[in-house]
Amino acid sequence: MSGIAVRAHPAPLRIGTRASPLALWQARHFLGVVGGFCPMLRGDTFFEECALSTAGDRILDRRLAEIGGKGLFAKEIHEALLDRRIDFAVHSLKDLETELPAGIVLACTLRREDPRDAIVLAPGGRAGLPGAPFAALPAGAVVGTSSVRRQSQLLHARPDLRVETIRGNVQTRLRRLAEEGFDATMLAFAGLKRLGMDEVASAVLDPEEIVPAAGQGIVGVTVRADDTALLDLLAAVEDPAARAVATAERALLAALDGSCRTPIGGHARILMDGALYLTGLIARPDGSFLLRRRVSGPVADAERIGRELGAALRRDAPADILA
Ligand SMILES: NCc1[nH]cc(CCC(=O)O)c1CC(=O)O
Repeated sequence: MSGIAVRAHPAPLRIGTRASPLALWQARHFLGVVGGFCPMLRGDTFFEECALSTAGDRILDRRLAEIGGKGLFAKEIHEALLDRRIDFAVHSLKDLETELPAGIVLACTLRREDPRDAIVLAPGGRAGLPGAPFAALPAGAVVGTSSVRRQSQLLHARPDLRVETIRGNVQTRLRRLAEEGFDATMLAFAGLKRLGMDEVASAVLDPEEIVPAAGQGIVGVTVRADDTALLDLLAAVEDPAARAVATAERALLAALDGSCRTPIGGHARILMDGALYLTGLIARPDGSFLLRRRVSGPVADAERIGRELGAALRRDAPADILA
């Protein structure tokens, strides 16, 4: 049914992504999911890839927080959608702002890949500190990350560590790790897995202790809000569990309304009894304050659970954090 609807769309359908290897992998993975759902949409006949360079990819010498934050990975892609240069876009959900531009909607979320953060040690590095939080990391280690969320959790647990900025896509960061004197870096395990590099991870961290970014490990697809043919198709390939956890995590993030300088984490999972269990984190970038709180409730209330946990964290965080 949806396959027929989508055939009425002018062909080929143009799929937009960032120009990174991970983004291209995710776009092809998405096409595989669509093809599995609707065999007539398999192959290249109906789709054309359009890799777009975003400000977040081009500006690599500064922290995201300094150059304007998360929207930077998606702005050019939203513009291409609204200008009809592409028909839909495949994103890492964690790089997609919670409030999308008018006329663009999150049409589907795919099944979540592993949402955890991982520690990658530089080749030939020193041994870790047994028993310590982040036990893989040696005493005084220099950790390369440009994420204030990762930085705050590292420094809170291990004040002996030093955090330095490192940017670029996953491959670039792994190369720079070896070349530039870092002892370790922290990356999304999902990205490593998708690129077939999960064996470089020395440790994978419990997401209820070291809280990942909202949406980490989930691929999200955006379309123009009035494109009913594509909305129908994408609703059919949606993973409802990924939608529920993404809704809770993104509602938490939106309620905190932090700048990208505010360390915020959110991680939801669905328990065996069907309840949604949400962990939220807010911290000061230097790790001198860190608040983590957990709540659960019915999956159908994902949005409200996220909003309320966000409001509670906001109430209990010191004023300077969300100033
Ligand atoms: N911020 C960059 C980014 N966006 C998505 C991923 C990994 C894949 C994912 O979380 O879906 C990464 C790399 C990282 O954080 O290490």
